[in-house]
This record gives sequence, C-alpha cells and structure tokens, in this order.
Amino acid sequence: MEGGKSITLQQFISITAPLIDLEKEAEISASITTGSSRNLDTAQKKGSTILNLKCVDAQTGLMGKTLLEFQSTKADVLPPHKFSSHDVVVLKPNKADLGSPALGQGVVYRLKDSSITVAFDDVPEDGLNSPLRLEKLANEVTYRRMKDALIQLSKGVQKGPASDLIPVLFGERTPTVSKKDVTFTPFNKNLDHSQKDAISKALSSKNVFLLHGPPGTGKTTTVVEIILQEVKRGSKILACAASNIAVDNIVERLARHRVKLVRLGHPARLLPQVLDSALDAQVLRGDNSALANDIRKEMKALNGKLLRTKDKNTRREIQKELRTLSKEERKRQQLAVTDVIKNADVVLTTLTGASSRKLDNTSFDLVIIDEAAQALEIACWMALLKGSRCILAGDHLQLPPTIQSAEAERKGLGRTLFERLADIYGNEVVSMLTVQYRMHERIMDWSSKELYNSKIKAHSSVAGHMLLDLEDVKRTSSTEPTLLLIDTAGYAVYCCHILKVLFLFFRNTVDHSWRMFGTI
Ligand SMILES: Nc1ncnc2c1ncn2[C@@H]1O[C@H](COP(=O)(O)OP(=O)(O)OP(=O)(O)O)[C@@H](O)[C@H]1O
Repeated sequence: MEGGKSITLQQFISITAPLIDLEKEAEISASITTGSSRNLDTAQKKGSTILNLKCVDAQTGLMGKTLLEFQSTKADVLPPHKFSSHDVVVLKPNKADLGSPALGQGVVYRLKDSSITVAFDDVPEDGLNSPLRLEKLANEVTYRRMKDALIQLSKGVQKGPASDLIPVLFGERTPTVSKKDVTFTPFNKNLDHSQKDAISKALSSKNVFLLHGPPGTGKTTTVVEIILQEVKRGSKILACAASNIAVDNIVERLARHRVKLVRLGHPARLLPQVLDSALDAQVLRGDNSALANDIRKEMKALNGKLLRTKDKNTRREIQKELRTLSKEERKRQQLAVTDVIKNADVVLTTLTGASSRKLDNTSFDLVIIDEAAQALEIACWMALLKGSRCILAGDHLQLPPTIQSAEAERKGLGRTLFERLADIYGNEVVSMLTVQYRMHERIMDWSSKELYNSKIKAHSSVAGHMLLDLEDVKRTSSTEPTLLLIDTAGYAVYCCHILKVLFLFFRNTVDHSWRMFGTI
C-alpha cells in the first residue's frame, strides 16, 4: 500500500476509504443494471438481467426458504448471462420499469443451462403466473460493511475487544508470546514436525501468529488442530475465510469432532453437507424458535378474525394484540439466534458475515482467518475487530486477492494484512509448513526452488505418485510423464478461454465433489 510497510492506522484508514469506493464502482459498472444499461434489452445483453422467464417449480427447503425454479419462455436454454450461484437477485414482472419494486429478493441457489433456481425468504404473493425477469444486484452490503469496519477501526483503538490487538497489527506495539513452553496432545495423530511446531507457536502467541502454508502442506489441517486445541483450553473462537467454500471446508473437518460450532450464512450459499451446522438449522431446533412459531400461528388466526370483524372497537383490540404478539415474536426469534451463538465454542462465517448484526454483542478470545493472503486487509478487519488475538493462515507467495479496479489495485488495495505483517515482524510471528501432501516431488520442485528457498519436501506418500498409479488409468504418452511442459506461447487467448469455461462450469455446479482444479 502507498505509505510503505510500516503504515500507521490513520494512514491505512485515509488510504483505504477512497479505494473501497473505486472498487465498488468497478464492480457495479462491470455487472449491474444501472447507468449505462437504461433499457431492458441492454441490461440482458450485459448479462445482468434475464428476461422472459416462467416459474416452473416451487419447493420448500433450506430451512423454510422457498426455492423457485425459472426457465426461459423463449428457448430451451437460458440466454447468455453473468449470474452465478450465491448472487443476490430480484424478481420482477418481465416488462416492469427498471426502477420498479420487486416481487421478491433472493439468492441464486442452482444454475443449469436450462434453468435458474432462487431461494426466497418469502414466497412472492402474486405475479408468478405472468412472464418474469431476474435482475442481479450489486454486492453493496460488503462495501458498506467494509466502510463500517474502517469507522470502527478508527474508534476501536480506545475500546472494543480488539483495542490491544490494533496497535500490534500496526507495528506500534511488539507482539508477545507466552513465557511457558506450550505442549499439547494432538487430536490428529498424523501431524508432521512442521505442523506440530507451528501449532505450538500458535498456541503460545498472545496477539498475532501467521501460519504460512505453501500448496498442499496441510494449512487447513493445521488450522483445524489449532481450533480443537483452543476449544480444549476454553477459548471462544471466530473462524473465517473470504470465501464460503473455504469456511465450509473447515466446518466439514471440525464437524467430525465433538465441538459446539455454528456456521453463519445464507443456507443457499452453504454446501449441503454443512447445512446441519447452519445457524438457521440450529435456531429451528431451539425452544425460543418453537415459541416464535406458536406466536406466528396465533397471529395468523387473529389476522383471519380481523378480516371478518366489522366492529371498530373489536378491530382496534385485535390490532393492539397483533402488535404485542409481533413484538414478542421478534424478541423470541432474536433470543433463539443469540442462544445458539452464545452456546457455540466456534462460530464460522465469511469475513463479510463476521460483521453481521447477529454478532454485534459477541466478542471472541481468538479470531482465525484461513486463506488470509487472498483477502483484502479491510475485509480481515471485519472479523479482527471482534477479538483480542488473531491467527492468519495463508500463503502470500501465491495469487493475491482479485481486485476489479485497476486504479485501486495500483494504489495498493490488494496488499494483504498477511504480507504486511510478514514484512513487519518476519520470523517473530511466522511459521512455515514444509511437508507437502499433494504432488509428485518433480512438480513441487519448481515452486519450492523459486518461491520457498527449496524448503518444501514431498511426503513419501506422494513423492513418487503418478497418474498411472490410479485405478483405471491406462499407460499412454500423456499419462506416463510426471511433468509435461507445453509451450503455450501465442495461445494465451485460447488458454484463457478454456480456463474461463472450466471456471464457470465448476462455479455453477452444485456437485461440489468437482470443486477444485488447478493450473500452473
Ligand atoms: N500430517 C499429514 N499427514 C498426512 N496427510 C496430511 C497431513 N497434513 C495434511 N495432509 C493431507 O494433505 C492434503 C492437503 O491438506 P490441507 O487441505 O489441510 O492443505 P492446505 O495447505 O490447506 O491445502 P491448499 O493447498 O488447498 O491450501 C489433505 O488431503 C490432507 O488430508
């Protein structure tokens, strides 16, 4: 970031605020129905609106959400568009003006060539039998929350859970570690030496620790062990990552242990296998939620009575009772959420989710951020402001976060907190994992030499493993070599196209068994 590595808190705030605006503008102009796309056809060509839809299926699922499936009225496949799973969208009558009110707002749950399924909180009351359109909304909430985090950060030096952490993360106070040696009995009996060493250092750290995990070295495995050890010590932990998939990855691995955890986030954005840990699922199982349900039933009956009653005084009485019940129902619902969060030892959410109002009055002993080297620093602060200690896991030598605005990127929005802290404190707070469990050593050698001072070793289980060792793989000229280098000079556009197709395919599929692919 402009201002060098030892940036002050005040410099960070004044530099970051306008960069957030630049990034927000870039995202909006790249995808959304505003400004330049004043008519519907332009909006559809831009991919931010899908016109001429019909509702072909309605189902209840995902903890009471309504899943509506839409198909085109004009063709067997949807027109080209820029919608992806997890996008926030609004449903409108097909021909309604661009600024007209929506029938409903929801989250894209499933995308196929022929249909799009959206999860709505409430079923739109009417209009579903006429032609419809979907509009993609800009992700303005994230930017608003980033701005809020900046405001809080400027106040937070004096008070708040992170008041002692902030000076350390801006180089004004040196990090401290426990004077006693920390020993622990691992839950995972397979941990290697570098993982155990990193965990000891993480447990000893009093303010900040950076877990540097090159590809396949078990960064998430180590994060999970740290969480388990911290829970054993009695800590309340907020575990986050920039992406939903990275958060779910931790939830999946933690759920195998007896840990009281809750996953915050819209159910349409979570992997099916973690839905049981979702806040909404746990709230539905709670006593307060059952009471809120009873109150809703009572309100429904009263509303029916209100419709039938002509007498003014009786109507007034019913309306008064309805107001009291509605207040009580809201209170019960909030209590149900608070109960679940209070009882959890580990709360897991995306960085944006960490600044949700549901966590307003909750503070944590430890904030852990996975994939921290792929997250904007200001996004990390949304979580960090909630705790007095932090552990960041990532690899600043791999790709930085994606920035849409070239100007914001040039001015340093993409410089991560992980990298900044590694620069300020170096080995004082960093521990690198050095055994990798993913690839043949010849594939690993290049990156190990170029990026990691040849410190990475391949574990014996993978050092010599080849495609040919897999069941059903035949010996051919392309399966025999370990590493095949193809000169793509002059084929950049072609390669980008293949990557784009692969990316869209993997991003839109709900069969998440196919959710990872790699390129070098
Ligand atoms: N000590 C270990 N012994 C055996 N296998 C391990 C060990 N640590 C990690 N693994 C395995 O290595 C693989 C990579 O682990 P993990 O996903 O934790 O790594 P990562 O560094 O987070 O990966 P990525 O490169 O995707 O960031 C997993 O299959 C995991 O089970």
